[in-house]
Amino acid sequence: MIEFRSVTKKFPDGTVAVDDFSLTMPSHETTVLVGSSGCGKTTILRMINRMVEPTSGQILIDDVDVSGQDKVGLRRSIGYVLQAAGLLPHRRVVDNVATVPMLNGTPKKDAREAALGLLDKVGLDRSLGARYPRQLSGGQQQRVGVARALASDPNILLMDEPFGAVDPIVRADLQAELTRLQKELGKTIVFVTHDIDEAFALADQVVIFRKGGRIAQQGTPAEILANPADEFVETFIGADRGRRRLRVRDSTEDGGPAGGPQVLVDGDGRVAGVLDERGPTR
Ligand SMILES: Nc1ncnc2c1ncn2[C@@H]1O[C@H](COP(=O)(O)OP(=O)(O)OP(=O)(O)O)[C@@H](O)[C@H]1O
Repeated sequence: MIEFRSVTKKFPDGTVAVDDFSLTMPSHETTVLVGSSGCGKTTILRMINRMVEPTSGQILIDDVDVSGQDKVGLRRSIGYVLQAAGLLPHRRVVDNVATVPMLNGTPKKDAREAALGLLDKVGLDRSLGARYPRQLSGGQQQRVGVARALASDPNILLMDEPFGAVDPIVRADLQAELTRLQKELGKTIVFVTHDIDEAFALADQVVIFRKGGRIAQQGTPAEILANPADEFVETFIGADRGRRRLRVRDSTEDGGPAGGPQVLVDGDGRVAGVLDERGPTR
């Protein structure tokens, strides 16, 4: 798991991007950080792999402080997916995916073979491996970005607005693909987005930030939807606009046995989560 303990980041120009931030991101789960521009989400993400160093506080991965770890080794051991996919334009797709394993000493032939397998995994035809990134659509490039991040088989995947630049239909496809992959792989994913619907679609844990980088609420999608902490969260999740009239759909409505899990659905019939019998916690 990843743990932030009272982390503050003040940039040299005096900007405090993150102020006394504490959070646990559990192993094998997807934590989605969501909030308006400038609230410090990217800075938080980049402190996990030491692309940004905190001014104070600690970040631990499985109880080990990252500040004592070799930066290069740490970065290569953590997958990172960016909005623009961040692919190397002059290298073929297959070589983009194979880059990190090769840097880690995997022979080229093996790394390429594994890269082709990863293209399968993210739903791309192997023949696209021979192309250059500019010869792919935006959605395909994002899939390559995900394949590349998975190439060194990291336990942790950091994803910074990875699907922000593609159209809504492709975006929904990519979200579904990530959900499928995550079921299979069980990585610890930290995902940054502006889009609350994307957050609810992907997250085990959602962390909503208010302006200034403070946590407004954290919890499962169902907990937040059922019990928004305050007016800010209500507005942010659209509850005030009637988009989120939630109701419990009993398992028997789906033809399931009586007494199965109760599913929470919104006004459009979209599944928002499963009702926890222990009740919402904050
Ligand atoms: N290198 C830097 N020097 C000074 N200020 C910075 C630097 N990087 C980020 N900031 C500032 O820190 C704050 C948080 O930035 P950050 O990129 O973490 O926000 P964000 O929530 O990810 O925003 P967005 O959603 O727009 O990407 C912003 O006010 C930003 O201007």
